[in-house]
This record gives sequence, structure tokens and C-alpha cells, in this order.
Amino acid sequence: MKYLHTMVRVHDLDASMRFYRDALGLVEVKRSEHEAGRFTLVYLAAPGDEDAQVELTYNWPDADGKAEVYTGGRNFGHLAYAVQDIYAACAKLQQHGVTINRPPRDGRMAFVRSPDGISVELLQAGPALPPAEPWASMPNTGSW
Ligand SMILES: C[C@@H](O)C(=O)SC[C@H](NC(=O)CC[C@H](N)C(=O)O)C(=O)NCC(=O)O
Ligand code: NI
Repeated sequence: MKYLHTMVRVHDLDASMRFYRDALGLVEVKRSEHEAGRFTLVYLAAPGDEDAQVELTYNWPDADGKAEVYTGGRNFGHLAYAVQDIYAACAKLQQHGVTINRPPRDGRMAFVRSPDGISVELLQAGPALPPAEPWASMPNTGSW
């Protein structure tokens, strides 16, 4: 058996691409448009780890132009990625307007949320980094 992907439904595909691709740093691996089912699938992965994907499902708006809004179930926890420099990764996310809900005060772990509230965990690859400001004294934000 081989892990393929985790599927998340997204309300706004452009906003989600700005989060997962531009802010988080994933790369688009493949995309498919499904006219009959009226949805788009976009698969993204970390550079160099193309086999471990997140599948964004975008259900097209209905005849009234309304796209479904998804309220997350407690059964889904988070997506997790290892990063080479958690401070640099969090700074890039902030530069793209993403709130660091759980800052890396310990130089090891941070959490952010996608535009749909999907929780994403970032873990420092290897040993934790030494404490550094502003992260060491940054409080949790929002529902963290
Ligand atoms: C190609 C493979 O990776 C898929 O996951 S396709 C699965 C299929 N997805 C859809 O039909 C997307 C649109 C649908 N309206 C939806 O929101 O799921 C599917 O069977 N989805 C059902 C599911 O529970 O995942
Ligand atoms: Ni799938």
C-alpha cells in the first residue's frame, strides 16, 4: 500500500492556491476539470516529495453563483509538513497574510490554517532551532 493524498474541499480555489502554493510553498502536480460533475481537482505536493499530495476539490458555484462553504468536522485534524527552517517558513506565510495561529516558540512546531480553516502543522526537520524573536514571545492567535 502507498499513501497517495489527503482530499480537502475548498470554497475558493484561487484563495486556496495563494495559501497552499504561494504562502506554504507546495507545487501543483496535476489538475483536472470535471464538467459533468462540475468540479476541479488540484493536486499539490512539497517540492521533492511529489508523491505525498493534498487534493483540493473545488465544487463549482451553482446556477446562483453560490459556492459551498465547508464547516470542518472535529474528526479531521491537520496536514503536516517538515520544513528546513520553521522561522523562515512562518515568515513567508506571514508575508502572504497568513496568521501563525500557533507560533514556533519552541523552534520546532507551528500551526496555521487554510482559508477554509484546515489546520496545517509545520515541524522543524531535525533538531529544534534555538529560540528566536519574534517567535519566542509570540502568543497563540484565534482558536488555538
Ligand atoms: C481522483 C480521486 O483522487 C478522487 O478523489 S475523485 C473522488 C470523487 N470526488 C468528487 O466527486 C469531487 C466532487 C464531489 N462533489 C465532492 O465534493 O466530493 C468522490 O467520490 N468524492 C466523494 C468523497 O467523499 O470524496
Ligand atoms: Ni482522491
